[in-house]
Amino acid sequence: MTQEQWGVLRQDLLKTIGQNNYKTWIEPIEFSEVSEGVATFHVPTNFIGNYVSQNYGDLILHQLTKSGASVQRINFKVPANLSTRPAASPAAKPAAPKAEDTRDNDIAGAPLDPRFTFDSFVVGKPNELANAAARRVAEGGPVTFNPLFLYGGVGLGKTHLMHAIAWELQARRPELNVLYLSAEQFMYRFVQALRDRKMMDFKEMFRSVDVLMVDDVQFIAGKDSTQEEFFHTFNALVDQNKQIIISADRAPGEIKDLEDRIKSRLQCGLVVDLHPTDYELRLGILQSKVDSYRAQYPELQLADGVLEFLAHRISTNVRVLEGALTRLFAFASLVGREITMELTQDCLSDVLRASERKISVEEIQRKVAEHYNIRLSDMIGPKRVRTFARPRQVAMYLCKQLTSRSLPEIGRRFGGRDHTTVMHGVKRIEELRAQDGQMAEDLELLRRALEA
Ligand SMILES: Nc1ncnc2c1ncn2[C@@H]1O[C@H](COP(=O)(O)OP(=O)(O)OP(=O)(O)O)[C@@H](O)[C@H]1O
Repeated sequence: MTQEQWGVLRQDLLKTIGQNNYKTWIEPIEFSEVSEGVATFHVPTNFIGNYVSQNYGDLILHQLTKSGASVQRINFKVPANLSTRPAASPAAKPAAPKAEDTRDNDIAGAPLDPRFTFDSFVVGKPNELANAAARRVAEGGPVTFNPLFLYGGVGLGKTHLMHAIAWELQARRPELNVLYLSAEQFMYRFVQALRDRKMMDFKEMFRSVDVLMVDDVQFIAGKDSTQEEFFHTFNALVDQNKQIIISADRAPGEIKDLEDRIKSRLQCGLVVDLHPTDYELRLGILQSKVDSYRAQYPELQLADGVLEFLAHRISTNVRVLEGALTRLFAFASLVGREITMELTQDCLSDVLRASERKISVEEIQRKVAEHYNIRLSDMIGPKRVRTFARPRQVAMYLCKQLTSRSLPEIGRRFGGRDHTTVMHGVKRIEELRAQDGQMAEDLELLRRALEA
């Protein structure tokens, strides 16, 4: 096959998979050669190679054979001289910082997802602080807080933000040695170094980075020697004033089986939490996804109210939300129908059922009353003293967050109060949550207890 034939084939792919996918996945790959029935393509990162292979491999192979090429298999390879070439990923122009392609001769990090950039990260109240902190670090200026510790529940965008920082740093400060990897990979590298008796190399390698990013650090809890090594690496980098960015699924103090000295080290910098998404953020994410789908599915019609419905009903995590939308678009495109409320309910019945809110207003009232040590009757009753009013507002806030009840309905369940009283209560708690660490902690504890 020649480069010209590949050019024609790419155009066919563009028509089949849509401009968005094409730009993200096909544009960055280059045809190299066909040898003994194997077509080899060069890719900027292993991540892109794996993704294309899994998602478009069959399609490419099919097109190749259709165009007469004698190919039985396709292969994606990161060329050895990659570091001198910029990667062609959509928003992130530069090559992935220390991606897997450098495994043999340098520090191996994890591949970065080209979709995870600041541009594609939708900001709302629950994640605005985390986003601002991430952006500050991504500027690559003097280190002001070390480490930056990002934490939050499953699928709330920790990895997305970490990758966004790495991409941005690489674009702004290409001379920096940025290393992103998961805590699991850190452990794997450490064990390998021990086994191969290359601890000196390992130490040297990790101490030579300018920015170290470790995702899902809770993974090393309970793994004593990995923790020990992590601690030394951490200290060495902090001493050299090198930026460290860590993510975890909970706050440093709450990670069980993590040594106290590590916990306190992790708390030294800026600890920010990604709160569970609220309705507005979910809607924003859905809208931005739909915008990015437009090019891929130009013919698709989306009825009013569908996104609002999804944002309201699927509150588990962003990954589930995204998955639901992807499925909905693919399904509608397949059957060639408008995305109506009916089609949505048909297509996503399992997801909707699974995320059906099971928490009741009564449960919330009971839990909150218990937490603040007041009687249920006082929570619902008319007394307006602070001792009862604050827990009442907390309970109203949680009802708004965790149930699908409307404000008037919530008001009715709280001794027939007006919906404006509920609205005021919810707003007050939102303000307190942002200003008062104790309140934020109480809310998180209650939410977890209720969702458990
Ligand atoms: N605010 C956001 N804007 C756009 N996309 C988001 C946002 N938050 C999360 N996502 C998307 O949701 C998915 C899950 O996010 P991510 O993998 O970063 O979550 P995580 O917090 O690292 O989860 P886990 O705890 O499972 O590691 C990703 O596809 C990500 O792009």
